Amino acid sequence: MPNELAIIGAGNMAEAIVRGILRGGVLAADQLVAADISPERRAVFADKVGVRAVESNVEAVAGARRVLLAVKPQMMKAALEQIAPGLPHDALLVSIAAGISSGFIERSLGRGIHWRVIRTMPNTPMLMGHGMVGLARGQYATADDVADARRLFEAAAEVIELDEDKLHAVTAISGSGPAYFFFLVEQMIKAGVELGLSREQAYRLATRTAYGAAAMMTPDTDSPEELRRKVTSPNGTTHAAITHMEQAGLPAIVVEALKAADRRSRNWGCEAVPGSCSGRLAVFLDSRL
Ligand SMILES: NC(=O)C1=CN([C@@H]2O[C@H](COP(=O)(O)OP(=O)(O)OC[C@H]3O[C@@H](n4cnc5c(N)ncnc54)[C@H](OP(=O)(O)O)[C@@H]3O)[C@@H](O)[C@H]2O)C=CC1
Ligand SMILES: O=C(O)[C@@H]1CCC=N1
Repeated sequence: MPNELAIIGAGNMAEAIVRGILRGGVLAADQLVAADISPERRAVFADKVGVRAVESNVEAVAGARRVLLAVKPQMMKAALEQIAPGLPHDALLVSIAAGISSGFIERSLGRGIHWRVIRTMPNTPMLMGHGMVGLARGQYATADDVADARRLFEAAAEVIELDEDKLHAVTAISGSGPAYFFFLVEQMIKAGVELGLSREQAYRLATRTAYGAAAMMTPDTDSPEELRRKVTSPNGTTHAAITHMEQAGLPAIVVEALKAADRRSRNWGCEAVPGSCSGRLAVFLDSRL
């Protein structure tokens, strides 16, 4: 079978994407190969996902039509150096790494080739078929490449295309976003226990409420503001809780937290890959390494 997709870094996010690809019938398992330095992750792909898993990145990209770059940002430079010599000149590169620019990937692969790169920011709800993906094209990627990359994600996610600079904001909102909701549910469980419920009761009440509330937020239903209004009786219990959150500064805290994630995405690439960006930020970060 042709090597339709080589995965470099068979971690959690790659697994979510590949499961979507297989579930949606976008590609068959024998058209994929995954490379990872971790024997445990190779075993997960081989035994649980059903995809051939190899240790060598070079072996994985041989003859590949597309390559999914799914290692952590700080491993990206090494991974690109490993695959560059044997990568087919017409392979489409699809990256999911936070903060790593398409330009850096193009330059690292080098060889005088105009590498076609699609940079994306997915999220873990792809595992459940409810992901959200931001996608941006590098300077040499074509509209066909965008459509091709979209297909890889659309079986398990909604995909929006944006300019590459907007991917930092996408990372702050939807890439990291699931963790914010999990964090809130963790605090609700703690509160339930403090209010006298058993942990099991609090867990069930908080997690099922989160699930139900999420299911109510579809494009066809009321806005989040309106949904909230319908729960909030004048001077009632919800009003008491939301008023406390507002007076304690939660709205500004959430906005500032997401701005911190955006900033981190912007400097993550520079820090993970010294020399990969220019300007004052790069000098500052390089001086700390
Ligand atoms: N997790 C998330 O919610 C999201 C993650 N992302 C991005 O996805 C990427 C992967 O994240 P995630 O799946 O969470 O990370 P994981 O650590 O789960 O997966 C990365 C995998 O790559 C392996 N690896 C490290 N170096 C190499 C190498 N040179 N060649 C091949 N494999 C290698 C790692 O092995 P070992 O552990 O032994 O180092 C690990 O198994 C990151 O760039 C992240 O920014 C994007 C959106 C959401
Ligand atoms: O925390 C991170 O850096 C990655 C990117 C988005 C979600 N996880």
